[in-house]
Amino acid sequence: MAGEPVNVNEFQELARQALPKMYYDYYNGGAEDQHTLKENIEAFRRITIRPRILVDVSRIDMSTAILGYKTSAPIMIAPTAMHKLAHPEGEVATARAASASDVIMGLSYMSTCTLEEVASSCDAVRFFQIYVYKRRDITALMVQRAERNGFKAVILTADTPRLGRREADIKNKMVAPQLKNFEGLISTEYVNDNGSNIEAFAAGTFDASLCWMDIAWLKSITKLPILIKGVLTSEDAIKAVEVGVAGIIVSNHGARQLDYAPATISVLEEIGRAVVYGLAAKGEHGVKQVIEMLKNELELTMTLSGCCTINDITRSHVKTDKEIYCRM
Ligand SMILES: Cc1cc2nc3c(=O)[nH]c(=O)nc-3n(C[C@H](O)[C@H](O)[C@H](O)COP(=O)(O)O)c2cc1C
Ligand SMILES: CCCCCCC(=O)C(=O)O
Repeated sequence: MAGEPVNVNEFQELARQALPKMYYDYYNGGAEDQHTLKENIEAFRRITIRPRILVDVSRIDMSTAILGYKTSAPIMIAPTAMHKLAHPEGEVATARAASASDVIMGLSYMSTCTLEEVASSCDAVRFFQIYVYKRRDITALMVQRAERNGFKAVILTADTPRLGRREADIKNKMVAPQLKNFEGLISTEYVNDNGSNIEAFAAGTFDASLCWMDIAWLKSITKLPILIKGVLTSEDAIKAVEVGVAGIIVSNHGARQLDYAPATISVLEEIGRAVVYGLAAKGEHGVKQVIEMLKNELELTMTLSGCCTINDITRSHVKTDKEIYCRM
């Protein structure tokens, strides 16, 4: 490649050249046939831009708020595991980038830097993503550490009762290092000779019995607002409204979990509508919530990545879909 990289595809190629194959494949791959991975890209390609002209764009402000925290654009850094496999500074460097760009960072439960290191590295607004372990005491401890260290929300990733079947990881016998957050609590260096070690680790450690009832448990161990990540259907979006979480993240986990799940962007509208109806169905209070949003916030805040709070989703649909508003 001649000169500096100018787009993400070129950065990806540099990463492919620089990283050990096992790690590149881990970052790059989707589950099974990687059908959803291709669809994630194709579905975005199918969305075209409808340009309007002769509009004053000399000063552009894309800032909005997620859970009340200001962000320079409706973009959040998604929680992704083990940044030190790619760079020695790991998640601390990512947090500094979030701070410099004035966007919110989601820190993965499976980070290679500790949450304390990330918290003390800069002033980025941070949300803490969790997996629920069979050892709930460990998960509770992690959530409490996050709360003590100034994280502003908990993101419960709900699409991973087991890790997706990632064929490259199976072939490479992908192994994780010992993650410092869990030192003295649990070993993450799971090694056997039979396929993906991280898949085996997740199967042994993640609580596959987790269900909607457990949101009450999560609420009981933290005062932080809770976001549920991995919603792909309107039914689940409505359940999320019913259990009273602060937001949902519409996501197929970068196509790394269930192959042949829909592309995230293709279900965002259906889910937005469901949330509006779900809130309305909560009765007068829900309807009032939607109307307040309409009065106060007329800007479109739905994020393109599919990451929205319930407020954001509702606002964007109230603004763009008059029919929904009238029917309420
Ligand atoms: C290398 C890699 C690691 C990831 N690790 C996590 C993780 O630890 N926790 C999590 O909730 N999601 C994880 N994800 C998923 C991302 O948070 C995010 O959902 C995905 O990259 C973007 O797809 P989406 O728009 O469908 O959400 C990971 C994704 C990648 C590519
Ligand atoms: C170290 C064990 C598993 C990490 C899983 C992280 C993740 O969510 C991913 O998509 O990969």
